[in-house]
Amino acid sequence: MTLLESVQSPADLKRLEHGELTRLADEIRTFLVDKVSRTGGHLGPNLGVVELTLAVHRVFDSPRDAVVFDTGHQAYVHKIVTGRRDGFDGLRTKGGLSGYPSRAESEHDLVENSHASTALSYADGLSRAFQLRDARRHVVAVVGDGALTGGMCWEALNNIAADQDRPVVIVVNDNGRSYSPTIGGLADHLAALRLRPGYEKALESGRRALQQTPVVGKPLYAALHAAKRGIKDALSPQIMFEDLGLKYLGPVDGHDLRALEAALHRAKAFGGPVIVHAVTRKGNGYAPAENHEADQMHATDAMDPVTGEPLVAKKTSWTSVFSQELVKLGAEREDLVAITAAMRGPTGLQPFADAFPERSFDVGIAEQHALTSAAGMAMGGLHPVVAVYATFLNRAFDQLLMDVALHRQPVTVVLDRAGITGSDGASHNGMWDMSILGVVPGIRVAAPRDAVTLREELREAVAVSDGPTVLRFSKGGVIPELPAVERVGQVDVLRRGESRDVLLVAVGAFAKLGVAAAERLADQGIGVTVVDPRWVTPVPTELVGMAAEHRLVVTVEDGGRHGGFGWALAAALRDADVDVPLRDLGVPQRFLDHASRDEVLAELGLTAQDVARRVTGWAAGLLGDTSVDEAALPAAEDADHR
Ligand SMILES: Cc1ncc(C[n+]2csc(CCOP(=O)(O)OP(=O)(O)O)c2C)c(N)n1
Ligand SMILES: CC(=O)[C@@H](O)[C@H](O)COP(=O)(O)O
Ligand SMILES: [Mg+2]
Repeated sequence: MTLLESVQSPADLKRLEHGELTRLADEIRTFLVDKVSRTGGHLGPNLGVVELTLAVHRVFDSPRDAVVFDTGHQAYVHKIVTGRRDGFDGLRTKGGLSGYPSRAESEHDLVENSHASTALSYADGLSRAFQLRDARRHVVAVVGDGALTGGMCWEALNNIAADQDRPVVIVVNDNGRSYSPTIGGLADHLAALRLRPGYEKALESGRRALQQTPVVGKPLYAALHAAKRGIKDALSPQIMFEDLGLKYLGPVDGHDLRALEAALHRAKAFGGPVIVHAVTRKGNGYAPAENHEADQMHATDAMDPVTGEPLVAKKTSWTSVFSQELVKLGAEREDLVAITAAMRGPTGLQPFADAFPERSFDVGIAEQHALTSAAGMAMGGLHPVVAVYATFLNRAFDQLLMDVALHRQPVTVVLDRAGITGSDGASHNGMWDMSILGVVPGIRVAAPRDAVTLREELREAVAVSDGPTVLRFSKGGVIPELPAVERVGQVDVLRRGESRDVLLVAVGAFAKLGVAAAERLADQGIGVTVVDPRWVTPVPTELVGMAAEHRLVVTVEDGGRHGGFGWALAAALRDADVDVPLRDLGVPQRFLDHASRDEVLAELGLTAQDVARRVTGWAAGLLGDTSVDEAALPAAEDADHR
């Protein structure tokens, strides 16, 4: 039996000697590369926290002590040592292990939300609860240097530091990177600390030497200890944390188990808020990750475990089309600037940064700041393009509403990963953006259906000078072109119905799905006109006229039904007294378990076949004159919704 097979719980870890722990760490790294190279996942971050996670679980007593991981993408080792090693063949797959902590999987897991910079707020809350309910329980929050650039962390630190009696241990996992090197003053501060390795060791050995010196030793130590503050001022800049009221321990080598355990034992014994600054390396122990320039394999697809090369060539993505067009626009418009929240690579802004470095800004994992800073840039005469994943816009809603829209500032927000993303689980699906954007006065939201309309609508968006514009598109391979047969006003007609039974309004990438469903329905004698609104907010007025010419309106969107496009169109029809039945298809108001995008869409009935079935049923019921044998509908197609 390997050591890895012998560890089913943290208790098993505590029985191991240090030599065994070093072997176990090696076995875990081999295991991670073997498994994640098959399934894909966050290989780099997890290779970087092997020793750190082992040390936390040896010093503290999860689940009695609460262990919280910020963002949660670095919790694979935590899962391995809490009895879930056997689940890694199904990592991030339907019914398999989640790629993030999961309360349903284990009592050791607390936070499932993969949005960064929340761990310290949970730690504040948990420690307040323990203070009232069971003061012997500790809270340990593992937070990355990237996550620390998020504002919530500082709101939490302000609260944690206010109470010196709450035993909150904050383990800063400092690998110097989010995807790319972490930016900002804090990052520089941490880097400065990293550059003073062994600060604690120096103090420790000095203390020991003085205390063993007869007669003068102890008083001299006492004097020096009192002067330590001055020494710290002079010798190391962690005074920032201590000025905040947080004891600081570190920097500690985050791959040295003994050093980590010693620091964590000191932190545990301290009994108040304390930072343990662990210096780690993303991808540690696996050369293809350590040497992966862009992001040290932050998030990888299935790959060759030896070379680290992807096994499947990437299709042309929505992101790459956006990226290329933005560079062209940047050459045409000197007022155009690009803002990322620590995701320059994944959101396609790197080429723009390469071409126009002085017009490219990385604000850290700080979407709220990104939006309001963009409002400031716009007030200063620029046209910012802020690129974020759709789900992360949730965090910056108030800034978009009250800092950008209220002041009618020309900011373009580009939402990548809009719609169902799937394998990253519930908090990553871009399913809320159209619902929340629908309430923003003066905003304009576009949902391109293919590469051609993405380029077109991006240009239309940055041409708007009197308010915010938004573009939203899916994860993955882009539809090269889905041509329109006609453009009515700003609405593209993709297919004219043989009769005017149904107007099918398909939003964004679902245009292809809409056309496929219409073809199926035509075979059943149901005439379906398919249109792409292009700009979904405000609802195009042309749609009201088109609806009035049909007997049934159906909308389909890769976004939440509640407050989504379908609901907005229904309201527009009501306001115009157009009394045509409307049925809306979209993502239900549920947190969706992880699975592939196609599996989730199939589960939700958002496939061409399912849409055709639903419309058939409605047509039969509402239109009365179409008796269709649903069983006669052709078999399910390959689930290609892109
Ligand atoms: C609010 C939010 N914005 C962006 C992301 C995307 N994201 C996931 S992990 C990550 C980098 C995290 O860096 P760090 O906290 O240093 O952890 P590391 O991966 O380096 O261990 C980012 C930007 C996110 N999860 N949440
Ligand atoms: C943890 C996190 O938020 C990101 O790493 C995310 O998992 C990346 O998603 P994509 O793989 O879609 O870029
Ligand atoms: Mg980091």
